[in-house]
Amino acid sequence: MARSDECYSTQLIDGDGIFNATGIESFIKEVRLGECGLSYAVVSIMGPQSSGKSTLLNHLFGTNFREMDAFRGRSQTTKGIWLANCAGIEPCTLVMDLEGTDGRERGEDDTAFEKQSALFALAVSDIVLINMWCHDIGREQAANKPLLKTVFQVMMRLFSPRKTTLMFVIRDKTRTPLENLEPVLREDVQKIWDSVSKPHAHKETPLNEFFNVEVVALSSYEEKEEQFKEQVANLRQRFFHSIAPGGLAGDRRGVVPASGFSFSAQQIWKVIKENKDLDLPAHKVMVATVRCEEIANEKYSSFAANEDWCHLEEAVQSGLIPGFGKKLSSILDDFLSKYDAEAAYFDEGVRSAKRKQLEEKLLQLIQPAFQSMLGHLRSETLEKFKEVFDKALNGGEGFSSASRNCTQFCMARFDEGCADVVIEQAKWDTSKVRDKLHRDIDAHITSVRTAKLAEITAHYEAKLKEALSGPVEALLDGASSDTWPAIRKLFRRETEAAVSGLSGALSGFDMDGQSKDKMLGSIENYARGVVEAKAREEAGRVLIHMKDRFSTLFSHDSDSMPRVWTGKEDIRAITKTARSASLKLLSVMAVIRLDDDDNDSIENTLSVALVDSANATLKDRSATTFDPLASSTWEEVSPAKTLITPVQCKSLWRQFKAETEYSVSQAIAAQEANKRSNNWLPPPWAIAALIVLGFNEFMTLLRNPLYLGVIFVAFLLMKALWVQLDISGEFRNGALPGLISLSSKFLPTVMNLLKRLAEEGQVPAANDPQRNPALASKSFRNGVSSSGDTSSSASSEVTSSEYSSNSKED
Ligand SMILES: Nc1nc2c(ncn2[C@@H]2O[C@H](COP(=O)(O)OP(=O)(O)OP(=O)(O)O)[C@@H](O)[C@H]2O)c(=O)[nH]1
Repeated sequence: MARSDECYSTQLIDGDGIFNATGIESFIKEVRLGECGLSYAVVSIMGPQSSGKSTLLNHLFGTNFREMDAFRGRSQTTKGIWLANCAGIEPCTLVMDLEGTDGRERGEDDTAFEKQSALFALAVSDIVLINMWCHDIGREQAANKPLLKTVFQVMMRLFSPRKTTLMFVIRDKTRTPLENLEPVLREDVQKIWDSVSKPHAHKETPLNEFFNVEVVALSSYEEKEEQFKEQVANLRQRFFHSIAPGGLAGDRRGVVPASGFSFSAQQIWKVIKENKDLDLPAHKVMVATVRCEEIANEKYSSFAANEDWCHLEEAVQSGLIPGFGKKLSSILDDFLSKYDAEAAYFDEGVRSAKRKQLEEKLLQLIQPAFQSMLGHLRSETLEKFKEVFDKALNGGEGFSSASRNCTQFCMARFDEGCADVVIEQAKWDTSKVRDKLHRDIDAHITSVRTAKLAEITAHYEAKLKEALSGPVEALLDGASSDTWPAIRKLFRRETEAAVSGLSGALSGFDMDGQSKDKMLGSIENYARGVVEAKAREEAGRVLIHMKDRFSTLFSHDSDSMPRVWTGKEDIRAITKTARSASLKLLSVMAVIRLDDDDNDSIENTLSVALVDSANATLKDRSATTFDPLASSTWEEVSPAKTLITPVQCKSLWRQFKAETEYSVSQAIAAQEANKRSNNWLPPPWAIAALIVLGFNEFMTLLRNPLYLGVIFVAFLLMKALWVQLDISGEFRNGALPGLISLSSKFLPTVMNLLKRLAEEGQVPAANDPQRNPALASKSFRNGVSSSGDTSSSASSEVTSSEYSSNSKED
């Protein structure tokens, strides 16, 4: 590429028709043509070889095209097509110097370089200078005739030709004024136009529809150089603002933006070389498509590598970025604006389509970052919701109001965050993420609500259990006619308190009536369950309770003092009282009587069946064959409320009686022994007879000092024995009565033991408390003669557990 001062030139197409793409690229960069948009003009010159074309251009536009050396003769100088920029003319004007047209070297067919370059010049240029000798005007054999013919012919190969300015530059003008020359020239041109065969559509089309014809005449450069230069300077003025309305340039219909010039020229030359017709509008669209795409791709790549964007893309991984949407929108805007600026002069349809594509691609690139931001925003808002919701609940706000307020607050916060994240150009829908957040919040509310309700329910259940369990146990333990009314009262009071408490606690939950009633109903059922479970538990130990009660009443007097069997007590009556109290306990524990209408005659039935029938004579008993306890259900009580079935009552009673019988017999034995010990002195007549009959022996003893000594020693021994027994507290009525009492108490016991041991020896039932008094005495917890023992308890528990399982089966 040649350069002189501000002027650059390059060979656009060489003599062999090869397009110099590299050369033109660097030429365009040098002259900064890309920045010109549509503000540039292309001027080309055609004409016979060595007709001073290069000389004219160099003078007219300040270019540096090679000129023929005047001393070398008239031979071809310019090969192919050369391109240069014009220094000092506004707008930027590109000048093309074409190879001469009448050279002997070229042929005449369509592929002839002459025709191809003429067509190229017409397609690319706004102004075409036709250089011609003055003496050729009006001449039949003028050198410019074939050239003009060529121009008009190739013109037809443009589908919709642009209106180009054809400026005829008459060289070496003679003295004939231009006013005279011009009509002749125009006539010549018209004749040539008429003679050219045209397509049907343009048969009648006048010449001026395709061309602005201008004519200028210049003096000879060689002979009148000064005049030539002056005229050229004048002519130069006409090229200023050539593209303005009314300027020298044509209609510029096919003009492409300056940044597309290189590509456009290359494509046009390619089409011409392939000997195809040129559709300039389509070409314009094609150039726009390619160039806009190039610009868009370039913008996309530079956006992807943009430092600000890369920084945002990286930062978005770690969390929310304040002002994300604005920052990204501004970067996007910047790149799209750059695209707009560069593609501004290309076909609008193509430009917009490519802009849209670029925008879509850019948005596609940034969408993951946007989605990440939304994800961060969603999870951050959810966390915030959990925090404020927790705070509100802990602060005592009602559940429903807290959930409503916190949801509103957090959704508003999310919307605000969305506005900060949203990218202006994208208009992406955030409603799905919003809905997801709403769903997450709702799910959290539901789970917290479930947990809270469970917590409240558990709290009231625990309270109920504590309030009912112990008192019910105590009430059942002291079973009496008032037990179940008292339990009912307790149950009602505690249930009502729990229901009212729970109802108050639920008021903050905005529950529908049905759910609330269900929960209140379930707490009521729970309370009932606690009472029933406790009753079942106590009923499982009814035998122990019965024995406890029997023992308490049997072994203690009305002042709760341990009873001493002196012999005055009515053991039968005491036993009867203690048994009927135990029977009462059994009847109380037999069924659950939690409802007001739970009235039954179980106590009566039990009394009749178990006590009265036992007291009845054998005859009475045989008279009635019906046993009211021979049933597994109580007639007037539903099985669900049954704790001990009639048949179980019977069996329990039998066991109870058997296990308490020994205590009674022990009491009777103790009473008998006591009675005997209180009557140790012989009758008074025996004492009188003893004194009268034994008076002499008594006196003999008193008079004999040896006997007296023996008696004294015996007295001392007796006295010592007395003191010893007095210390042990066993007897306080003197040594003799003590000894007698001792013997009267121990002897029967020792005799009994010996007798029973003898029986045991015959029947091997060492572990049977019924047969083994020693064990039996142990088996009776809190019994009169011995204290409770684990084996007896175990026995009772076994019985109880057997019974319990029976109860459950019921
Ligand atoms: N008679 C005459 N000769 C001129 C004029 N201008 C230039 N010349 C001479 O014509 C010769 C050819 O000049 P160029 O400017 O090289 O002509 P060209 O048309 O560019 O030649 P090619 O590029 O080979 O077609 C030179 O010797 C010039 O001195 C002119 O106005 N009148």
